Amino acid sequence: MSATHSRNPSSFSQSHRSNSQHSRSASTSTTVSAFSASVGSGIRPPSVHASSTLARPKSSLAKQRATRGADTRPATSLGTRGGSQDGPNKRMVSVSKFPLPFGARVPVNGSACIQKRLPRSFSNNKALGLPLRPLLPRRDALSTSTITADLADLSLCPETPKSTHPGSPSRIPRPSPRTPPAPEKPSFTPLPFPKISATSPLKPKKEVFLTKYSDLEAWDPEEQYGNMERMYEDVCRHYKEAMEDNVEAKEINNTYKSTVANLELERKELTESMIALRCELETTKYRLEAAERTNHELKRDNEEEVEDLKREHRIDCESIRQSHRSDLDRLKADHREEIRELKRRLEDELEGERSQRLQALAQVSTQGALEKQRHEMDLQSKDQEIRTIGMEVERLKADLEREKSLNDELRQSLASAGTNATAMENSRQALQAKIEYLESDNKSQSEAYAAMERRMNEALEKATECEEKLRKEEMHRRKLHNQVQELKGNIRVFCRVRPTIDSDQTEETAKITIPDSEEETKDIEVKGPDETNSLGKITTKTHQFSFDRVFDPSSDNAEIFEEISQLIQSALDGYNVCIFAYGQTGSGKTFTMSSDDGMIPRALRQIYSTSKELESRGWTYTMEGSFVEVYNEELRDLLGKDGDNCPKKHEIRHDMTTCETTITDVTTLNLDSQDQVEGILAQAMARRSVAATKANERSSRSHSVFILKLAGYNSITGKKSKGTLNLVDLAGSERLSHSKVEGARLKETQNINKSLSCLGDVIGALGQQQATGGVGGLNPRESVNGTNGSGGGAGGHIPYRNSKLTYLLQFSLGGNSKTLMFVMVAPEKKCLAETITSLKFADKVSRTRIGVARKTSGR
Ligand SMILES: Nc1ncnc2c1ncn2[C@@H]1O[C@H](COP(=O)(O)OP(=O)(O)OP(=O)(O)O)[C@@H](O)[C@H]1O
Repeated sequence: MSATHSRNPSSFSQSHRSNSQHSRSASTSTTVSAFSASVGSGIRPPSVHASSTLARPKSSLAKQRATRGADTRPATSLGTRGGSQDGPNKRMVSVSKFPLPFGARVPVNGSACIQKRLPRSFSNNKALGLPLRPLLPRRDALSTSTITADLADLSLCPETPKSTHPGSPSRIPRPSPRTPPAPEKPSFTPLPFPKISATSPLKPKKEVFLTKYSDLEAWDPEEQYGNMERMYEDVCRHYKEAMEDNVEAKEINNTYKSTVANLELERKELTESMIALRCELETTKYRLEAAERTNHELKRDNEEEVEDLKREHRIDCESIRQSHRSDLDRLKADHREEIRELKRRLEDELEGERSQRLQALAQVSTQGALEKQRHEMDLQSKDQEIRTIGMEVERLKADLEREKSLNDELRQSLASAGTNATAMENSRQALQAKIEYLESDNKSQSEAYAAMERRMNEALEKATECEEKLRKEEMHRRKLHNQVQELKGNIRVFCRVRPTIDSDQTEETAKITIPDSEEETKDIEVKGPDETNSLGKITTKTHQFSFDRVFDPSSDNAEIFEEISQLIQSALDGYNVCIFAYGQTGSGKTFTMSSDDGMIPRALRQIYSTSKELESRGWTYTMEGSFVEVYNEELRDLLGKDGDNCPKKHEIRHDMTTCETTITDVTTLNLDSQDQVEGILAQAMARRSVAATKANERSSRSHSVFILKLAGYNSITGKKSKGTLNLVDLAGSERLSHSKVEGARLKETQNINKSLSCLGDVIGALGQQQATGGVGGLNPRESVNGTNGSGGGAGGHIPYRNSKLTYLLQFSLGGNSKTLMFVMVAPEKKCLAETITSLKFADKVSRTRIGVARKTSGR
């Protein structure tokens, strides 16, 4: 067992566990005691399998035992019950009481059981490892069944007690150690059954009844006897066989005994080993409990540790999650910021790229237009040349005619000259005679020479006097010119109505009337849009305006320039002159100011020619030109180098002493040749910020200012002059509701409108100053002093600083300068509202009187 235990600990522990669950000790003792009870103490209990095989058979006999109770149990191997009065001996007695000749404990109707038990004993032997041998042949079983059937038919002893014979034929009584040896095999010889004489004839069977009146048949004694005889024979045969069985059973019994002795020894060993195992079991249980306790403690410790670790892990997780979340948020914010930055940068780049492209496009188209215009002009000049040549030819023809007549006259003169020559010869001869006479009189000759010299000096003095007089006349002319300009007003307003440019003539035009006049036209009448009054009547308001000059659509730039050429002269004379074109977008400002035959090139040409003329009077001029634009309240250099990727920041600086304005880092060109003009204009136009708006395909989105500084020096008189000519092409004024622009265009439009409104404010403030008798006339230097150039001071506040444009033109607007404003009018009906607004603005300017212009310092 111990070996088994050590070999198979798992089975042991399993058995141990199962035992512990089901009161192991009780079960074990039950098994052992049951076994002891059945086979006797000291016998090794069979294995599980064997015990199942040896389990109490559920035979009929077992059933009988069960019904009879414990007192009917047969004697055990230990013979504890062997001596009972109910033991097998008693049952033998009971059997022996049977009238049959054998004394076996075979019940009458249990013979079949006897026979059936034997194979079961045989099976038991097999289970116990005993030699197997069939105890009964097959035929015995057949005969037994016959006997049983026969016995069942016995009616002699129908009341034979079946249950009073408890002994099992198969249950061979086990001899107790103290039991005396079995008696010798009894010898049995059955007595012959008394036979009825064979000679007695069998009477024919007659029906005999018990009584005379009974229906019951009476027994036939002969038949009964025959039956008894057969039965007797059978019993004898069976007895013999039983005796043989008995001998065999004894042998088996002996074998059992030795087996039982062995089993007893084994049981003892097992008991000892069981005790040892119990001890071991107890120790193991104790250890197991200790181990369980330790395990429990360890488990608790582990659980606590796990809890701690979990808590720490949770905290760690939470902190990591927190940090990750904050990292994520930060990264998201960074990412968003980067995206915003990238977006902004891309938009800037896009905007820059677009403006560059637009500029390039504008440049190309401008160059194309310029080329075209140049060619047209060339063509015109060629035509002009042809015309001139024709005229020249005509003139030459006339000259020829004249020369011919002159020739005739000369011939006649020659004839007369011949006559004269003769006369002259005569007179020469006379003079010769006179010389001879004079030579004779030297003194009188010297006197004649001195008289001649005197006359010559007198003539030279007279010539100097005349030059001086002429210079005085020039000065006087300038003064008179200036006076004329002053009389015309220091702010003058010209109105120009452009022709309709709609080639299809489908565009409806507004009702603009310019009265025909022999004199210069000064009035304009505009019919406003139809208005419905409160009574539902449609009325049309007529707006009348008067300006210094109104040019109808047929007027060309040359005609207009004639009017302003005197102002250009004023710039040469040392005045600050500002000419600007105002009007809604598409009304013709650029056409008037900056086109090839516009005011700027014409002004430059005039300045060149006049300066040339003045050279003879001792004047030399230096001309410096710069071209800037004010775009979105920032200055841009239009003559800067094309490669400037990063446009420079330009600042406006005013010299309050000399009333000079300079722009930092701006390109200034020395204009010493008339040929430069076109190039300068083309470059400026190409760089100018333009865009297509609803009102104009190439709308100027900035104010362009051409600044020409003229410095003159008279080498004869030593006089100096410094004048500035500002030619301003303002960006188009437009209402946001009309232009329908958005984004960058919207910002441009807002800035344009703001700066135009500032210009109006400055002019208004200058007029106000004059009207209130302020410092009128007024040098902006005076009006800005004391307020750090922000306007105001003693002369009142002039808001020059409110926009870059007015700040730039500070010394060219106001009393110290001569200002001319062109108000441009588009004739289309759709522009009517804006036209009226522009005209009202111009009217306001026109009514403004701004003192007397003064030359800038340096003259
Ligand atoms: N007197 C004119 N005769 C013929 N065409 C003209 C005249 N005035 C303007 N135009 C034409 O009208 C169009 C718009 O003129 P322009 O560009 O000069 O307008 P603008 O007032 O400068 O516009 P913006 O303020 O938008 O720049 C041009 O095609 C120009 O050639």
